[in-house]
Amino acid sequence: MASKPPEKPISDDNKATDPLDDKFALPVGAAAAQVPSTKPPAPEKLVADKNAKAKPVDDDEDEDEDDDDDDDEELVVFTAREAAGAFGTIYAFTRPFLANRRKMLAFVGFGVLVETLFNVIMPLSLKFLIDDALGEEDFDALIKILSVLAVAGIITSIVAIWYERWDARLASSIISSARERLFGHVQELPSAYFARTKRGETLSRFSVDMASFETCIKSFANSALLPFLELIAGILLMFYLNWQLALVALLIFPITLIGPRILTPKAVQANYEQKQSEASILGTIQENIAAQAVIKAFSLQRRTMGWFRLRNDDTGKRIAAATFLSTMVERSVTISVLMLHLVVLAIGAYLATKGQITVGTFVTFESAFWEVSYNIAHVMHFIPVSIQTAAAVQHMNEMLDEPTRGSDKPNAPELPRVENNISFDRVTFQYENSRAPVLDNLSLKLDVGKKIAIVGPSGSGKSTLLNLILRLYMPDEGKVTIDGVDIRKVTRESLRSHMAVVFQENMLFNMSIRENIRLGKEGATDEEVVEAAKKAEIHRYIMGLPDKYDTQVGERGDTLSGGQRQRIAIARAIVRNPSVLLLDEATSALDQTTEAALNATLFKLAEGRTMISSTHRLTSVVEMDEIIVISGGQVIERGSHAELLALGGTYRELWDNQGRHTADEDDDDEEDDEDEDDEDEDDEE
Ligand SMILES: Nc1ncnc2c1ncn2[C@@H]1O[C@H](COP(=O)(O)OP(=O)(O)OP(=O)(O)O)[C@@H](O)[C@H]1O
Repeated sequence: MASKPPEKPISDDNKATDPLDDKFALPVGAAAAQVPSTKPPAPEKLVADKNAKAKPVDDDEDEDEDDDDDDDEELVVFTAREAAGAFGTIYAFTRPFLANRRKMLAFVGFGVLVETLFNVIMPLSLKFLIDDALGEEDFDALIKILSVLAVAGIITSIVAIWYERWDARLASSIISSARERLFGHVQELPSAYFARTKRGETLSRFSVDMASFETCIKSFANSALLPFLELIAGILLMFYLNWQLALVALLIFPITLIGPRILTPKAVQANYEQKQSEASILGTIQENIAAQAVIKAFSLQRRTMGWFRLRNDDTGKRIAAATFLSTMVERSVTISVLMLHLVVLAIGAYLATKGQITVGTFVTFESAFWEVSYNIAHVMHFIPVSIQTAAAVQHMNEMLDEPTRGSDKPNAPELPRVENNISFDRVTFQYENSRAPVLDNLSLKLDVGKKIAIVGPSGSGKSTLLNLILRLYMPDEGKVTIDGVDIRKVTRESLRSHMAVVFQENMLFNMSIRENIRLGKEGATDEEVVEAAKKAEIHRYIMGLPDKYDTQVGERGDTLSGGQRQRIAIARAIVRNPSVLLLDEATSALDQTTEAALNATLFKLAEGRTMISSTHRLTSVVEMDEIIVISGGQVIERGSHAELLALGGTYRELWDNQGRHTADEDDDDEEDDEDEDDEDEDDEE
């Protein structure tokens, strides 16, 4: 029939598609049932999940308790899923996407059944052709048989074209939904996940793993379901023709499963290791691309090439092992089927020569046996695909099992506009995997309407304070309150709606300047966007661009200078009209002139709001209403610039140190200027 499974290995076949049906898990599942026992990271992973939970991340304590219960459930489900094997893993992953696609599933299922039926009628017609028409020289019978075949062939071809179309739609919609599920989950992951996970690790789920899943889903109908149904139908036909011969053939058939049984666990393990290795290499590439400036500046190309080669070679070896073992699973089947066929041919021919079966029965039995062998080989061909996909699905599930941020408490109220203060009440906080708390029983009250700077030595926890105000992380002990309300108890959305943050590195998206600013407030009008840009003092620059506000900023805003990027980020923050403006080293990466200009802008914008700025550039905090100095997890000094200088403590020390650096830099600058002047003069001479 037109859509007979292709001869080449299915792993290379991107044609065709279909639903997953657990009825057909047997051959695939039998081979892949070893997945759980050989999957190395399962126990550690579960422990890791537990540890992640043990730490409250963007969630509150009550919810954490509930989550711990959920963890136990997860553990049971995970183990059961493992026991169900690789096919079970794929099916469980896919099942949610099948729920509202029953019509498509039914159409594809019907089409496959019709095709299976035709593929039984075909060999069966041989028996009647040989025994009734050709043997008896009955021309009428011959016409009848050929007519039935022609009509059945035409109908089946039409049905096949029709269901292939549904199959393609079904597969593509399942793949889209799966990708959306992954992406949706990533949106809900807490900051802690992104801090500890390499970007390449996350990306590989969308590239390598999703590609495996896609191949499996797209080839399922033609390469697994259809051959499996034809296999069953072929066996029934063999029994219909001669049950004794069928029984003999069937009894020796299990030898075809010996190879897969031995080799599949090894193939599963090798494929899992390949996936891990590919994810790690993606991480290396990702890091390398991001660090190109440093690599060039330090001439690290040779060394980075060396690191890459090491990983690439390792990945190459794992791919070779996984590919060889996977193909050996199929090869062992084809070899044993060939042996088996010789045996059946010999017995059949013997019975026919002895007159115990007709020639028509012998030929049809042979044909049915070929059909069965052919379809067994095809079902077995699908095993490497399912093995690879099961490993990919496990890899995707690892990310999907990562706990999300947790939802707000039921009926959590909205946080009203911030009126009085933001307080840290005996807050202790430690990052996952870090040795000591960053904040240790810290108490601090920040009055609204003020411009407040948070300073301190590097790593003292300045950014961490801002993260806690934003509820990106939750305190291990104590609480952060706004106007006396614990921020865990209000909705996250309302908390953040009163705040806007400008980071040191502000991600601009590859879209127009207008859209980048509008990200600060959904539905902001063009006028609001322009107003914000004016306040951020970037409007005139934008109007000088050929496409003005519609100018595309390029990937990560690469077409703009650092200062321009920051001003757009400030406009994005301002369009929210926040009552609290948080600055996390917002101007520290800029040169002193740009920094001074931006600080002047920010000071103007801070009027009527609360501005909390974490910075290590002390020149930018001199004008602040209050400066908080933190060190060793505690607030050690607070006051105005003048007060803290007079105090002669840590702030004074930091100020003096920075003053010396600045003076040195200024001297250098002056020397450079002089050198340049000399060069200019030389040039002139
Ligand atoms: N996501 C994280 N996971 C683990 N440790 C972290 C994480 N973020 C920060 N840390 C650690 O917590 C400590 C405080 O970090 P934080 O960024 O708050 O300091 P900071 O005062 O803002 O530093 P800097 O002035 O250098 O920016 C540092 O030791 C840092 O290494």
